[in-house]
Amino acid sequence: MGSSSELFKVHTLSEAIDSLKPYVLSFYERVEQIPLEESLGRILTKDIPATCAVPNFRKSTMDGMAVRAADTFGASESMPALLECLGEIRMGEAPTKSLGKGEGILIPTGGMLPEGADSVVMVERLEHFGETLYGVTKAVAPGENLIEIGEDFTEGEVLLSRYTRIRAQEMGLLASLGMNQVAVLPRFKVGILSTGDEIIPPDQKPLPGQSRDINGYTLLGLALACGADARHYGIVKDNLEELRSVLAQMLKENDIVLLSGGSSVGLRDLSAQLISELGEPGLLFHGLALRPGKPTIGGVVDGKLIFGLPGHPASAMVVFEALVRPWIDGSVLKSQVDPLPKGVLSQNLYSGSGREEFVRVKLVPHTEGWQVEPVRGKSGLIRTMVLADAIVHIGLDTEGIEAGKEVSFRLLR
Ligand SMILES: Nc1nc2c(c(=O)[nH]1)N[C@H]1C(S)=C(S)[C@@H](COP(=O)(O)OP(=O)(O)OC[C@H]3O[C@@H](n4cnc5c(N)ncnc54)[C@H](O)[C@@H]3O)O[C@H]1N2
Ligand code: MOO
Repeated sequence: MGSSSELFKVHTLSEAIDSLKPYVLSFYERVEQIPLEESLGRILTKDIPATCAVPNFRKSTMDGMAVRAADTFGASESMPALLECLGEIRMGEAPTKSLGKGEGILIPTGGMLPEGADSVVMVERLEHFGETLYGVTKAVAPGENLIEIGEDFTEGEVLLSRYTRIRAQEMGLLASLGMNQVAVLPRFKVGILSTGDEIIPPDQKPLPGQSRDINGYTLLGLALACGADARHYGIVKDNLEELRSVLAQMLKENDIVLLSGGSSVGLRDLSAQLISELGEPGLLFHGLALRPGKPTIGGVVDGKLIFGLPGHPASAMVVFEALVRPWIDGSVLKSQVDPLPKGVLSQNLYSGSGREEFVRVKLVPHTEGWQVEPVRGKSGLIRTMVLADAIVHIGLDTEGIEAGKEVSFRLLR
């Protein structure tokens, strides 16, 4: 359990993530078998080896004639190579004849090449001289217009690694391996709670001093968008007893609990206190060397992750991207980060705050790629997030980035 001196020590983002990891690795040992049709966005729990070669026959990529390339060498419009046609290959069937010297067989795109053939002449380069006599008006090279056995992949190759997030193309690959059931991580259950005496539901009209709940909805949207089974539990006033009972319930029902508001030093310090009271090991950090996101808290309560995100709406979203998303999409377990797109910064970015920063940016199409324009505005303004397309990370040791420099960005999806 964190001692009081530890609680207010500011941690870096990666220290914060590392402090939580040992307690929740069992999250990633769970397995659910699901139909391939339902696997979009889910995370594989195993490496996927190729159990067969694809394709498992030599396949034509053109409508035309399967030939021996050597028979076409030197062919031209004025001097076609003459071939004897043995007939036609039917789609989906293995050829019954093999090809000898000076012979060809008509073949559809996707058809299986016969023994003896090493290439396909497309139909546009064929002339039918009558009966079984055909002319080839342009030579083909061996291997032209066909896909070799195992050209997509060969048996035994590892095609997808554990913790890969399944996109449409992975669904197609799994289908090509005949996998109609897939082993994936269960969807993370995420519970979201907004706190604060001043926060009211969106269907109420705010009195002076009150604000409608924004974070409950942004966090719900972010969690759903990264594949979680997320639920918004509503609003709790700054009342210790009420907060305790709602949090206890949420921890029972979820893998990850997100609170917003009530995380900075001061009278609203109840959630930090509660996290340690609710179970072991309790609060693991209070305060991150992050901008926005300084007052973020995090801990583990009996195997469940719990985060207190800053109340300011843009901050809550940015901290979700930096600290919460990696658990849900499994990227905390990957040693390599996925490559990020890049663009050119339109104006100087100053940092040097002694904290890592995430800057909201707009992406403007440019002659070569993207121009990255910082969105100005306080982190209490939700509209800054609506105007932003992406966030740019400025590392702890970077003082700033000059206009004209290339920067990586993470898209806000
Ligand atoms: N003296 C200091 N004051 C503050 C500091 C600091 O270091 N020293 N940090 C500031 C930063 S940075 C942030 S971020 C906020 C974080 O505050 P809390 O997380 O404790 O949140 P609240 O104080 O409850 O609220 C802050 C702000 O956000 C609004 N809010 C809260 N929840 C919602 C919601 N669900 N939907 C919409 N808006 C919400 C709330 O009304 C406040 O306006 O503290 C700074 N202060
Ligand atoms: O974390 Mo505050 O989040 O910098 O606005």
